[in-house]
Amino acid sequence: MHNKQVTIPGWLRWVALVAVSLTMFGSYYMYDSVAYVAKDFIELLGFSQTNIGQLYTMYSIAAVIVLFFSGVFIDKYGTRVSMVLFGAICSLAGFVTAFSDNLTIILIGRFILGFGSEPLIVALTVALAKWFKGKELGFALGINLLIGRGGSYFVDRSNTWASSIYDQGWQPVLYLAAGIGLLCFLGGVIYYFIERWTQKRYVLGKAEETEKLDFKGLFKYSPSFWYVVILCLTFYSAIFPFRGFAPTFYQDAHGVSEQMAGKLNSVLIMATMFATPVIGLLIDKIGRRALMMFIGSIIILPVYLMFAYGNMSLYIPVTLMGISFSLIPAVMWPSVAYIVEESKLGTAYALMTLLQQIGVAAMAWLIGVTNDVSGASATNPEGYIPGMWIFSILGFVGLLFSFLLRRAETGPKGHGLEEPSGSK
Ligand SMILES: C[C@H](NC(=O)[C@@H](N)CCCCN)C(=O)O
Repeated sequence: MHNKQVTIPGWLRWVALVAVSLTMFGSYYMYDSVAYVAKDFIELLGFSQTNIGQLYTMYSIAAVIVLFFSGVFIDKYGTRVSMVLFGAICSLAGFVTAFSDNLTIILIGRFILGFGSEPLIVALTVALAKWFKGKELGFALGINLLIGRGGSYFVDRSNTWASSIYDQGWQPVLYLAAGIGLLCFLGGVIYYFIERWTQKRYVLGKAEETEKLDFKGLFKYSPSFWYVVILCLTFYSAIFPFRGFAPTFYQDAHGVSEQMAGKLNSVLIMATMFATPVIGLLIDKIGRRALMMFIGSIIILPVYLMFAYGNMSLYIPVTLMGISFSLIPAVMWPSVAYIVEESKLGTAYALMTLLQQIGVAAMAWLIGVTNDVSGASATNPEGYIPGMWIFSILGFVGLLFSFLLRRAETGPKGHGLEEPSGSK
């Protein structure tokens, strides 16, 4: 077909967004699903807390490895092939994780998930850039994250809406996750046909950059970029591993039921699902990005010590964490586009995600070991306190770097982080 139309109908772009977001939903659901069988793993299969941490560490190690070449792969084979391939790897991971009670097999399942999920997220970001660049890209990415976090919310509430499956033990719960994880493949296949159909009829934009790594330019980034990257590392290392241990921690240390533990985790996610896009819109209007990251870092600082020592309702620290988990990601990821020139943006995001995953891998393992060494359990809830201190120290380092960022950005060499959108 020779005469391709230039303007893609709006509805088609939103249909593509839904297909892409289905994969994100499935991937986030599977990532968080193991947190809800962790207690069974410990009590029925004899796994240690270190092993629970390793479930997340394996995901992150695979992510670090695959991020080195996924950008080049996506460039070469295109987004639609990449979405199907990485979506299929994610879906496979769910079944590998579920089918055996052998720790090594379960860890291999988590490795496969990381190997599929993180390049899938890169591929879908590139795909959305093709459809929405020059239109509503920020909003589309916000909706995509909202739907992805919907997957986290859905799994947090699964011991309520799928209580009959939970009654049958850990394996049906993981098969349920694997079933929902099929959305990764399904969404990828739907997206494949949408993109192919569209490319025959319309001029579909080409995303300029994929997230591939080019170490040559590494040392040319400004100090502000590194402050953001360190904040990203410390922040997510204090959030993702905590969420992994949280259901067991809430039950062991605070005596809440399994359902209540899921509800507490879900409140955190629900808050972020709606606050993140709203904060994104607000920040576009008022700027003050470095200030917002600094405020987000202050808010999260006391949270883990409240969990460790406080007698207040658990909703208080959970809500504070929810505010921080909305504020920092909503501001941090778009801020990179102000600091780094467009031609290096792909590398910058890949590098940031890679270091984030190294932090998450190390911290998930460290917290598990710490919990084991200090004998954390329902009969020894104090054993969780050292882990909470480690999270707090991370929070303090994050606060320090958000302060340095704010100082740099209010000085003469600022990159416009504190200005509204469009005034850069
Ligand atoms: C945007 C950010 N996502 C990530 O950091 C992903 N690299 C890892 C997602 C892991 C599964 N929840 C976020 O979710 O805030």
